[in-house]
Amino acid sequence: MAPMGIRLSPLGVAVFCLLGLGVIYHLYAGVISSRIAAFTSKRTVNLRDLLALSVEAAVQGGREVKRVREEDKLEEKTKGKTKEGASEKLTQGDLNSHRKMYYLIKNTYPYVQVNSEEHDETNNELGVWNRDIPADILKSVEVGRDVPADSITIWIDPLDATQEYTENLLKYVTTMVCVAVDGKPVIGVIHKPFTGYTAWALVGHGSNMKPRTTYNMNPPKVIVSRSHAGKVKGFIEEAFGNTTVILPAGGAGYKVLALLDPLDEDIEKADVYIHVTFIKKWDICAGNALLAALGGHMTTLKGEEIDYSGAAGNREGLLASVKVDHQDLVAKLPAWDSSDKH
Ligand SMILES: Nc1ncnc2c1ncn2[C@@H]1O[C@H](COP(=O)(O)O)[C@@H](OP(=O)(O)O)[C@H]1O
Ligand SMILES: [Mg+2]
Ligand SMILES: [Mg+2]
Ligand SMILES: [Mg+2]
Repeated sequence: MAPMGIRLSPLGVAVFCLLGLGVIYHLYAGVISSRIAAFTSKRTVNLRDLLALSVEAAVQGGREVKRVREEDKLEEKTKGKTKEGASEKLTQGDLNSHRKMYYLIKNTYPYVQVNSEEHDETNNELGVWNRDIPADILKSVEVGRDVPADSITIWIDPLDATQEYTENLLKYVTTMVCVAVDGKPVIGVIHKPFTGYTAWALVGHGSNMKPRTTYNMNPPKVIVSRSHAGKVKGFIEEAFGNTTVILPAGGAGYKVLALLDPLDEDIEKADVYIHVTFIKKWDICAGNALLAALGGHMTTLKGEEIDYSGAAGNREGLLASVKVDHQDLVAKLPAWDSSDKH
């Protein structure tokens, strides 16, 4: 009740309150934002948890990839063309898998950066991770390191080898998750939906994969892209000679598995993986993490490490190997200039 008969207008009171809040915000904005920043930067994520979640996401996405193929509901579209003019395909397998994988991770860790090859903001999935850690991970990784949430970038490829998926060449198809910390690949998961095979690694802790006992370098058997090859044949022959065996195969995930010793008999064996055209970080990060965990390397064709933060593109080519002198391989390659080739 206002004294002495003065009537307060509700609008006036509201305006007064808003002005008051504005003054308080102006005076304390710095304090408020630094408190929020302190709160978010204190968040950490455990890498063993993130490895188990990555495996679960790859498996759940893989189920969608398999189901769409079995029900023959690909609804194939094209997203555009690569710089070399190849059609970039998109199917319901890519999209359904993206929704499962992306939201499983995002619903569990909403404050972590997740970069997927595909996008679909309209159909959120409600799935949350059940926090189960598979026995083989518990056995290899006793305690996972906690890392600040804002140092993490997750790359997901909901369906690698979409081209081959549309051609029913299913052994090449994988789903992949990669976790980079400060731009370095530390967790890699490559899952094969049609055989149920899953390869995982946490750098510095372990992996369910191992390299083969021997690799031939005189000359090496080189695995390359079958649908985005560019001028890779001439490049390899210049490096290792005209008798080099070149093995064309689909999928960047598949080609990394071909360098290792997988129990899955559906995977061929190669000594080196080379790619000369443009490629994105969701295609290569998981393979890079697996190789790094096993003492191998995935670098640009100049032998430089790839930074898995920031923009998605890598236009410097790829050289992947394990158990051999990687810099020795780099030295054998012809001079590389991405600008004059692509
Ligand atoms: N020149 C290029 N431009 C864009 N993407 C490329 C590319 N070369 C390869 N890729 C992508 O890298 C993955 C492996 O390619 P490849 O089978 O030719 O080795 C595929 O991923 P997706 O199937 O996830 O799109 C493919 O689209
Ligand atoms: Mg694609
Ligand atoms: Mg891919
Ligand atoms: Mg893909």
